[in-house]
Amino acid sequence: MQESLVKLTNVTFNYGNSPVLKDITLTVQPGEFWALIGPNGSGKSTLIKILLGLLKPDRGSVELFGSPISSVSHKERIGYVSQKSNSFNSGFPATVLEVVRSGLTKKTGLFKRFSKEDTEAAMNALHEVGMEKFADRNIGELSGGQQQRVFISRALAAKPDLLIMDEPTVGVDQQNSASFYSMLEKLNRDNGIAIILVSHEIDLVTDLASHVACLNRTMHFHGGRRDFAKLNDTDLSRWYGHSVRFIHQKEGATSDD
Ligand SMILES: Nc1ncnc2c1ncn2[C@@H]1O[C@H](COP(=O)(O)OP(=O)(O)OP(=O)(O)O)[C@@H](O)[C@H]1O
Repeated sequence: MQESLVKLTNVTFNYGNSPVLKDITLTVQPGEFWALIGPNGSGKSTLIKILLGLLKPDRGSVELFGSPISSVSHKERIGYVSQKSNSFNSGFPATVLEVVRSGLTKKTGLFKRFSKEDTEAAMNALHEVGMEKFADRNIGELSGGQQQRVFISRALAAKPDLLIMDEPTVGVDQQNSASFYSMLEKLNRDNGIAIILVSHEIDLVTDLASHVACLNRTMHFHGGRRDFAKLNDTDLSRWYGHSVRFIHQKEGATSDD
C-alpha cells in the first residue's frame, strides 16, 4: 500500500486552557494538492505547526511518511514556506542563489561547503519557479511575489515530497498571486510534489487544489475538490460563522450570499 505523507488522527490541541483544535482527522497521499481554508483564528497555522512538529497535540496522533512524527528523521522531505518569508529589505546581503542554496543545509550541514552539484540543484529549483535569471540579484531588490518564488525554490532545492505553505501570497497583488498559484499547480502536476496550501483566497485555491479541508476549530469538510464544489453557500457560511460568497471558476458555477 502507498505510504501516506501525513496522517492526523483525532488531533486535539489547546493553548493552555483555550481549545483551538478538536478531533482533527486528515490524510494526505503522495501527489495530492490540499487547500486548507477557514476564517481568521480557525486554527490553520496551529495545525501547520503541529504538522511541522513545532507543537505537540494534547490528544490524537500525527504520522509523517508512515511513522510517528517523533521518530521521523527525514525532515528534508518537507519543504515549508511561511507567510513572512518575503520581508527582506533592499540591503540584505545575500544573492538569490545563496538563499536557495541555503535550503540544502538540512542535507549538507551548516558548515559544509556547497558543491557544484548543490549549485546545480539550486539553479534547477530556480528554473522550476521561473526565477533563474535572478540568481545573481540581491534578494532584497526583488518584489514580494518574486521573493516568495525564491523561497519556494529554496524549499524545492532539497527535493521534498511535501510542500507546506502558510498564506504565501500575503502582500502579493492579485495578478501575481494568480500566476503564483498557476506555478504551484504546475509543480504539483509535473513534478508530483504534494502540497498543503493555507490561503484566504478561497476561490482561487479551491479551484486549483485536488482536495479541500475546511477548518474552523473542527474539520467541517475534507475531501475532493469536486465534492467541495457541490456544497452550498449556506453550509459554508455556517462553518465560517459569517456569509461567504464562493465562485467555483473551473465548474463555471457562481453563487452569491
Ligand atoms: N501562541 C499562542 N498562544 C495562545 N493562543 C494562540 C497562540 N497562537 C494562536 N493562538 C490562538 O489560537 C487560535 C487559532 O490561531 P491560528 O493562528 O492557528 O489561526 P489561523 O486560522 O491561522 O488564523 P489566521 O487566518 O488569522 O492566520 C486563535 O484564537 C489565536 O488567537
